[in-house]
Amino acid sequence: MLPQRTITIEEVKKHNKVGDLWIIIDCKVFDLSKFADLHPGGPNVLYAEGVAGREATDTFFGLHRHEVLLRPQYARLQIGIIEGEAETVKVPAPGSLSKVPYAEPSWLSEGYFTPYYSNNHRVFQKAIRKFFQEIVRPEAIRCEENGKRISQEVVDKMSDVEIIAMRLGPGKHLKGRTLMGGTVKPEEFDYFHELILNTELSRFGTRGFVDGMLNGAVIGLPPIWNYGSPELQATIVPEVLSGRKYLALAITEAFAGSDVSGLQTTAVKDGDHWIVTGTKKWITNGTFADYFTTGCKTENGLTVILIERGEGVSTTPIKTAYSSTAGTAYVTFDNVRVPVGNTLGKVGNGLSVILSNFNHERWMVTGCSVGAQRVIVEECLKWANQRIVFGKPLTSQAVIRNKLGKMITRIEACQNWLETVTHQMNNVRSVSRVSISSLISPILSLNGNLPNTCDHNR
Ligand code: HEM
Repeated sequence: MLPQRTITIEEVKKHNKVGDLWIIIDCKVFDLSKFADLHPGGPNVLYAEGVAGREATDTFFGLHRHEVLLRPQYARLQIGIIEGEAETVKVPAPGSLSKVPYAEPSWLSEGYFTPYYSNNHRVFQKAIRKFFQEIVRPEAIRCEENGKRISQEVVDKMSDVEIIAMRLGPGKHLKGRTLMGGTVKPEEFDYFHELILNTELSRFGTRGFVDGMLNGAVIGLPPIWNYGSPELQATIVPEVLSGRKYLALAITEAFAGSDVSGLQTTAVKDGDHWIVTGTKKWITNGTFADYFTTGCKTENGLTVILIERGEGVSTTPIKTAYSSTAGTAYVTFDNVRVPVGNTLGKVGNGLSVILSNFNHERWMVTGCSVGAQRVIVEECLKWANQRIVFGKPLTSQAVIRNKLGKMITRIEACQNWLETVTHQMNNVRSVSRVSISSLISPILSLNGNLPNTCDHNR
C-alpha cells in the first residue's frame, strides 16, 4: 500500500454529508462519498450522527468482519490515517498461527505436548501455510468467485515445491524430489506431513477450489501406480506430478453413485483395444482433465481403464452447489478406442482397484474437513466476541457458549481420532497405498463420523 497521508480528526469532521462523506475506522480514514449509495447496508446508516465524519470503529466492528476492509474494492476507499495514531487490528503475518482458541490443533497451541509431531513437522507446517497464504489463497478466492479452473501459473508454482507429489502421500514417488524447498527429506516425509498438507489447504474457506486444486490426481493416480503397467506409469506419473497433465477419477454415474458395482459404462474388447461407451457424472476436475481413470463394466465384472481425452471423449460442466472452479463434469465416452495396455489391474478385478483407492481418499477428506472446521470455529469465536447484542457480546449468551462448546468438542474428538489413525498408517508394514487397507475399519468409522461442525443441532 502507498504511504498514507495523515489527517486530523477536525478535518474528518467537515466531511459529514451526502456527496462528501469520510469516516474513521481503527485510525484509518475512508472516503465513502461515492460508495455510500452502493453500501450493502444502505446509505442512511453511514450518514447517521456519530458515524458521518466521525470515529466509527466500534459501530463498524459490531456489524462487519475485519476482512471486509481488506477486500481490494474497499481497501482502496482508504485515503489516509489519523495523525499520531496506529492501527490496533492487525492482519496476521503470512504463515503465522492464529491466537484464537481452538483455531489451531493442540499440537500447534502453546503449552501443549504431542506424541506424534516432530520439530520437522512444525517447520513444514509453517512453510506450507506461508506458501498457501501467499501463492494459492489469492488464486483460490479469485477462482471460487469467477468459477475458472486453477491457472497453470499457480500449478507450476505448486509443482516447483512438489505439492502435487506430496498430496499423494509418502512413498517411492517422492524419491529424488526437493520437497518444499528441502524442508523435509523424501524418505522422512510421512503421513503426518501429508495430514498437515490436507488440513492447511482447506483453510482458505473455498470448498470448490480445494477440489479444483487437482484433487482428481490425488484420487485418480494411485490406481495407475499400483496397478498400471511399467510403461504406463513411466509416461503418466511424471506428467501428472509435474502438473503438465491433469487426471480425473471417473467412477460415478447417474445410474450408480455409491453402488459402484452397478456401473453401466461398458468396455468391449476389439483386438488390442477396448471400445468404451457410457457416461460418467460428478467427475471432479473432469472439465479440464487429460486422462480419466475409468470404472467400466466388462464381460466378467468390472475393470478399471485409463482413458485419454481424444476422439469420442467429451465433457460438459455440471452446475453444483459449490464453485465450478472444481471442474465438475458430465463425461461422455462414445465408442472410444483405448489400448488394452491401459488396463489397470486384472480384467474383472476392477472393484478391488476402486475400493483400494477409497481408504486413502477417505482419510484425506477427513483431514481437509478438520482443517476447514478449525476455520469455522475461529470465525464463530471471533464473531461471537465481536458482535454486540442486548448490550453485550454474543459470547455472554449461554445458548451461544453451548453451541460453541459442542462444536469444539466435536472437532477435538475428530482431530484426536484422526491422529491416532495417522499414527497407525505410519506404522503399518509398508507405506504403499495398498497396505493402509488393513486400516479400513478405523478409517471408515472416522470418515463416517466426521462431525459437521456447522450443524449445531446434532
Ligand atoms: C469502509 C466502510 C464500510 C464498508 C467497506 C462496508 C461494507 C459493507 C459490506 C461489504 C457489507 C455486507 C456484509 C459484509 O460483507 O459484512 C456491509 C453491511 C452492512 N454495513 Fe457496512 N461498510 C462500511 C461501513 C459501515 C458503517 C460505518 C456502518 C454503520 C453505521 C455500516 C453498517 C452496515 C450494516 C447495517 C450492514 C448490514 C449488516 C447485515 O446485513 O447484517 N457499514 N457493509
